[in-house]
Amino acid sequence: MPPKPPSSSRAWDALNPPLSQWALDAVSSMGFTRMTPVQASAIPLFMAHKDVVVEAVTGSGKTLSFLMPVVEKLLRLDEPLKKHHVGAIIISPTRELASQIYQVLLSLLEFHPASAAAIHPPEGDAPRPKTSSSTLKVVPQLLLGGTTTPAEDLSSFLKKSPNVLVSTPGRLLELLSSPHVHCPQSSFEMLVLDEADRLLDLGFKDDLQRILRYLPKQRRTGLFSASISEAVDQIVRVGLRNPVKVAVKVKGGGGAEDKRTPASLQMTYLTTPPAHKFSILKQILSSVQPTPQKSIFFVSTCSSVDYLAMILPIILGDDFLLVPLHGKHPANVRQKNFTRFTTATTPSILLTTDVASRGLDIPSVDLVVQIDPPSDPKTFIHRCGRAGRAGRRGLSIVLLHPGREEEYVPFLEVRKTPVAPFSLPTPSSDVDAAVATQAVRAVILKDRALHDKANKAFVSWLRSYSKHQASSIFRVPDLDWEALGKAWGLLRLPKMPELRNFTGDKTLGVSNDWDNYAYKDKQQEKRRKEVMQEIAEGNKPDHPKKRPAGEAVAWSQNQESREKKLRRKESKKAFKDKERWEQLPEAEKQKVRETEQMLETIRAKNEQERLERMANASGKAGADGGDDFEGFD
Ligand SMILES: Nc1ncnc2c1ncn2[C@@H]1O[C@H](COP(=O)(O)OP(=O)(O)OP(=O)(O)O)[C@@H](O)[C@H]1O
Repeated sequence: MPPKPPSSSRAWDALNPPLSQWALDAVSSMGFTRMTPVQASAIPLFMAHKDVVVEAVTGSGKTLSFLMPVVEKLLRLDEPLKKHHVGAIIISPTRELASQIYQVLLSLLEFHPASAAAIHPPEGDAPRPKTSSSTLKVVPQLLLGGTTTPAEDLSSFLKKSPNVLVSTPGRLLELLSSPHVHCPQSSFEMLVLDEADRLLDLGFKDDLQRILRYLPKQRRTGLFSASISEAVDQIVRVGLRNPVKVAVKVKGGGGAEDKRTPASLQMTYLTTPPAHKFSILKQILSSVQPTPQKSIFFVSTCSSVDYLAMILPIILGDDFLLVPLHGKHPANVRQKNFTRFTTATTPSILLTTDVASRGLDIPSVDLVVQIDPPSDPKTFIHRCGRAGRAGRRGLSIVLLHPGREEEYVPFLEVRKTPVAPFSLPTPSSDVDAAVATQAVRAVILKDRALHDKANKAFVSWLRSYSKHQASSIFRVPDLDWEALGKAWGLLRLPKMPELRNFTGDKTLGVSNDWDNYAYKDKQQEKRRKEVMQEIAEGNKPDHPKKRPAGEAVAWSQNQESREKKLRRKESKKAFKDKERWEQLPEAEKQKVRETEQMLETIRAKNEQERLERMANASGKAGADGGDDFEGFD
């Protein structure tokens, strides 16, 4: 490990090799008077042709630690990269994080005139700034699943010839498999894995291995994360050569051990009776002073987000804007909701899963509440680290049930992430919890669909609970079912194998007229009544999905109108595409035809490989099938 630089050597102009003048201007304009410790250690090493493995606490400036060397390196080549040759690739596990890295890169390149000119070509007749083809510049491209098609990515690559790619793994793989995209030994400089331990997890293993096959072995590789030491065994898989490890820890102070979380972040836990699981959130929000402007609430599953987005406003009132975000939202909803949260000017809460646990830099987040502790312990510091970034004050609270779950506190201590008790001015009360339950139930009783949603969320939450890696602390048999059912506002406990031996009150004290408990949606209600009728007549009702087309009225009608809408949309798009197509010169048309053909081959190949992978994996899938725990893309 290199010695920690003294703070005097953290001046940007003290770096060796030195930064270019435009880069010094950039950091000074951004208001960064000196480097953070991780930047002072990692930038010179990565620039000096070393492979690096960098671990530093959340919010400590790792992004510039790799962007600066990437950019400086490409701008110091002897000659510009050839057309369609890539010089550097940055991979991140989520779309939101890839977009953020891309935005930081763009803002850096604004200070480099040739790159800025290439990124923003003048519109119409405006004069082009004088840069020749021999001018070195950095042109980045962002690749994300969901927002563009692989064909659009390739076409934009061919048109703009970017030399840096910022991407999530899946989309990158699609682009790299095109024969038009080159990463040759002679010009490929750097590969960066941000949140590297996550990218080295099993879920990304195959994609990553396939990506590496497209890259030259002789390259510089940088791994960055706040929890990279969790992945030491896997690092070898990325083919690093004598990597230098940079580890920046936070001094515990007063003789205490070093910590793995920022000094400006207050790390706490709150022991919460299961029945108070959600009602306590109101008390937390009103006890934190000043009122948190931006908070992030983490839960374990997508269904929980969907359900809680509905019931938390009932409990919290309307002082806070609640914005849901999870990986199963369509790409446009995900983007819209994320922007709604980041741009909100009133107190707001992002209700989310682990899709938002890593890397996101929203400086004004002052409070993080982990309503459900994470299944994977290494996620803990990343979730907390959405607050208290870059020296700002932040507060993190994890909710724990009394009893065995409190063993999570010494468990965290051992992992150098100590948490102190969070104290409320007045203890949480059973009365408040009961009032919250009644208010939620009153809403659920108005529409049976909400009851279905509640059940789905509860079951998915339980499944995720049963998969905690710290399984001796989070144990399903220890759960207090009745209290939890009430906290979730359930009208009865769902049928679950875990409840087979449960002898308590499954009705949760609710007497409901289940036969007349109706769906608000008329078609759905009609279908329910048909099923009831069939049961009354002694017939076993068919599952709607298994019925012959045409019989399942509600579903098929929905389907038909969806298809109609899709056809209308497609024909509109086809009309516009045709217009554009006719205006293209023949040579361009030929290029597009070739590209389409090639994409088709790649798609078929990828699909084949995907099917093979699925066939190989199906034997191992086991209990994970059909779950809605948050994944990354
Ligand atoms: N030298 C600097 N001085 C002051 N602020 C900085 C400096 N470098 C970066 N920052 C700011 O610090 C914040 C956190 O930076 P960044 O997102 O790179 O952290 P990170 O270490 O990658 O965090 P995470 O582990 O959560 O991904 C950003 O808002 C960034 O603008």
